[in-house]
Amino acid sequence: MQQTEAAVEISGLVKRYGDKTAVQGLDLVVERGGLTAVLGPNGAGKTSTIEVCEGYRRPDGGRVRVLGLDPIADAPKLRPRIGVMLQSGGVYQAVRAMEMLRHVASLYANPLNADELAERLGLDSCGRTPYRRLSGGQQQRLSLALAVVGRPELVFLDEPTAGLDVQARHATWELIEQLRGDGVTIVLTTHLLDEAERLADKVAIIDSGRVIACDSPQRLADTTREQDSIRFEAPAGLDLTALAIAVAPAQAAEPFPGGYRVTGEITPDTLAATTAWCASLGIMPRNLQIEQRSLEDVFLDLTGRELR
Ligand SMILES: Nc1ncnc2c1ncn2[C@@H]1O[C@H](COP(=O)(O)OP(=O)(O)OP(=O)(O)O)[C@@H](O)[C@H]1O
Repeated sequence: MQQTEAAVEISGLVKRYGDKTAVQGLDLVVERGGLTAVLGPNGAGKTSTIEVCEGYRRPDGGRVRVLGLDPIADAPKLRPRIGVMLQSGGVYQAVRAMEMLRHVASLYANPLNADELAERLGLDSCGRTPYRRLSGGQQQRLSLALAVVGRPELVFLDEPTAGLDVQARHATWELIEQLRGDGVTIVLTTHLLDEAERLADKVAIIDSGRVIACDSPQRLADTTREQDSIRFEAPAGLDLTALAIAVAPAQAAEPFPGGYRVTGEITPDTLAATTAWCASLGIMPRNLQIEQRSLEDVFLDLTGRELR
């Protein structure tokens, strides 16, 4: 059967809790394959949106289709095809880690090898430990393993690396990259921009219950390319007008004595003009740096807020 529909199609989604409207007319399409990172400040509506897609919450308005199906009405058909990693819970407290993983694997037709998966995620040493006695990071890695062991077509991961140590975070990233390489569609919420920059093919930025930007990390950063800058240090009080003429159409400034900044669309010619101007004065610029806009700058521009 050819599958042409998008992995996730959300249009005009509304989700309310009492008087509070957490999601207000949210539109998002996630194509099949690749990883979409959903970013947004606290309380933006990310988890509410994802939980509607997972069938855990009923929408108050709008339309949501996951693999072409209604997450609530078609749950029996959808559940075997998607993997869900919740921020917490969803696991029986007294069951040993490996028993749980092998049990869940046995429910699927073509599961991953549970022992290999546990080893990859560093869970092999705590396989006999009941869930409630696992550390927070181990519980999180087990939740990830449970979400992916059935070889789902689509996985929802809610902050999969929050609170993990560096080693566990890298193991998690490698597993996610492998899943993506295997053609699994991944939707991931995160507060970590480096995670989004490293993993995402597409980033959806959500603020106040709406998607305010959605594109590849590179294209999002490029939309504000005119804000890139070259910074360098040189003797204070050089002729800024001459520097501005040399680097035009970029602008030149000396925000503090001896600290120079060329701002605008920074091209190879702008850089060459800057260093040629220094050379014409017989000056060696110190600490010369090209600063490109990161996803973090874009996020700050769009939402006016830091991620946390
Ligand atoms: N069960 C609930 N009852 C009442 N209000 C809720 C409930 N769940 C979420 N909210 C509120 O809805 C808004 C959106 O919450 P949501 O958890 O979807 O945001 P989020 O973007 O995932 O936030 P975070 O980054 O903090 O996880 C918040 O103001 C939150 O307080």
